[in-house]
Amino acid sequence: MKLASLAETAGIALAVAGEAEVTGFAIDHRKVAPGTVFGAFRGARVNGEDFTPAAVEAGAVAVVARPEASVEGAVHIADAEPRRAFARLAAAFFTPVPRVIVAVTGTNGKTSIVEMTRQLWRMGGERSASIGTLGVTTSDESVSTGLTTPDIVTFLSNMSGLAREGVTHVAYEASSHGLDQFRNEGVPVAAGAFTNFSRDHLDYHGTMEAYFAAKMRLFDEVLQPGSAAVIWHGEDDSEWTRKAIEHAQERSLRVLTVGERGEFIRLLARTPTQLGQTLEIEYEGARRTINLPLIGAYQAANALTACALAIATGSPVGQVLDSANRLQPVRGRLERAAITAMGAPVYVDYAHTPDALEAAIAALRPHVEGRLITVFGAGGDRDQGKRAPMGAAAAAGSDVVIVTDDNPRGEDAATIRAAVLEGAPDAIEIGDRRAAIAEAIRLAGAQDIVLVAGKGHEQGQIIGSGESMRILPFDDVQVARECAGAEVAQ
Ligand SMILES: CC(=O)N[C@H]1[C@@H](OP(=O)(O)OP(=O)(O)OC[C@H]2O[C@@H](n3ccc(=O)[nH]c3=O)[C@H](O)[C@@H]2O)O[C@H](CO)[C@@H](O)[C@@H]1O[C@H](C)C(=O)N[C@@H](C)C(=O)N[C@H](CCC(=O)O)C(=O)O
Ligand SMILES: Nc1ncnc2c1ncn2[C@@H]1O[C@H](COP(=O)(O)OP(=O)(O)OP(=O)(O)O)[C@@H](O)[C@H]1O
Ligand SMILES: N[C@H](CCC[C@H](N)C(=O)O)C(=O)O
Ligand SMILES: [Mg+2]
Repeated sequence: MKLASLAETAGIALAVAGEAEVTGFAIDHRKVAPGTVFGAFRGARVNGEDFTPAAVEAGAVAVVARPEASVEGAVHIADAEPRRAFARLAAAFFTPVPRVIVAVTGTNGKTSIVEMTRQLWRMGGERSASIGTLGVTTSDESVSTGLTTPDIVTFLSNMSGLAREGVTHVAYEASSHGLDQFRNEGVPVAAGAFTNFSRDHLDYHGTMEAYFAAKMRLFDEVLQPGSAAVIWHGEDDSEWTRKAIEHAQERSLRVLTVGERGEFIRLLARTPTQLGQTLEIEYEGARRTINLPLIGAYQAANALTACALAIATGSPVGQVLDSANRLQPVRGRLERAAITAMGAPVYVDYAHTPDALEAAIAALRPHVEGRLITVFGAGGDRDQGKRAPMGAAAAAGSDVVIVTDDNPRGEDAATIRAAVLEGAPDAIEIGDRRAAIAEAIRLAGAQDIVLVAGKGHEQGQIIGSGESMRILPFDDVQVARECAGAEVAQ
């Protein structure tokens, strides 16, 4: 494809003829081959503009960079927001893409919702996929990508790869980092969802307002004009929910609210059952019942949001609501990993914010007859201000709290635990995560429940950073099984 025709499709004016043939796109100079368009971005660690000469040397035909950057030997596509211009240009190259694409943002619930939406579509007979923290998932396989949104080139090439395999429906997770860095956009998005908003990632965004603004790029810019904005509007009626509704209204999107205060799908009642819950809902004036085979208010919220996304993009209502009765658990989200020798269930959950811990604990509470024993830690090189509130949330809802390690990365693990313990002064401290899980299982009696939070589906413990970073294999589900098994063996 000629550079000129890509630029025209992307609506980008070129100062030169643009006769060069484009063979690919790269944001890392080490991935540049002859014919590549290189995106030179200023990053958190280094300035990508410094690698422009090396990219040109390797055969880059064009460089997307700020107007003030220096580019010699290739076409300089100058834009004050080079990441956005690059995303548009690359989107013109990576085609075709699946016919129906939806995106989900919010602090918690994104992975769950994209995965549930994929399942609902599939049960309706569509070839569907989800992209997010769990990787790229289709009905055949799940391929991990390492990050929720690795980079714009991987994102777009995954989209067109899926379309070429025959996938027609994709739900993707739009993280705040991804939205802020324009690394999950460029494709036509037919509907977007906003789940909820609470403290996380302030190390990166600085303030709650900046964090929210990053998420709102989904409604303000990424969604196609006239598309649907599905917004969770729960009992708590948070100010952020109302702000999200305003953003969607300002852009004249089709606002579809879901939840206890929702107008599109209203949640009238929720009754926990032994292995799930019954949801009474109202849709277009009629009452309906869903027997959701998953526990917890948060999973009900995610399932209903997924239903709204599927309905908003044309799936028949009856079929979607019926399929919700058969939703499969999402990996690492309130996953029942083991039953101890005493008979206590051990749940693994990905809660790594104060709000998520509260939600995971609230989900298990109705099922606890004895004590709830919570094991968790906080990640290193991440928002430090969330640590004490996480401790407080765990302490408020649990009978026993064990504070342990969760990906210390470049920080001192004991210092992280100390920050968590400020919010949970009565907690037991056991740094080694396996020992902590083993102790929780040892303490649990027949009526108790163990919650192991923070790592969910993760397969490793990240220790160190930069050159000395190591990932030690660690899987909460497997370790819980091993510890429960060891109990049985004793
Ligand atoms: C803080 C952050 O988000 N950083 C991400 C960002 O890096 P950056 O743009 O700041 O990159 P940089 O390393 O400073 O380099 C600047 C530029 O120079 C280029 N470069 C660099 C070195 C070189 O030799 N040659 C070269 O060309 C780089 O490719 C880059 O374009 O863009 C990179 C590629 O797009 C990401 O890999 C990287 O994620 C880092 C590893 C990360 O840990 N990110 C986490 C916080 C994250 O993004 N998480 C969210 C999920 C959060 C959630 O949902 O809760 C996610 O979406 O995954
Ligand atoms: N709707 C919700 N409301 C409150 N808490 C939730 C909700 N959905 C999920 N959670 C909590 O957040 C955890 C992570 O859920 P999930 O992976 O779906 O979210 P995410 O937004 O993709 O997270 P991340 O930002 O890490 O990618 C769950 O294990 C649960 O503890
Ligand atoms: N997407 C989240 C995942 C956090 C998971 C937790 N195990 C941690 O390491 O803090 C992040 O990168 O902040
Ligand atoms: Mg996620």
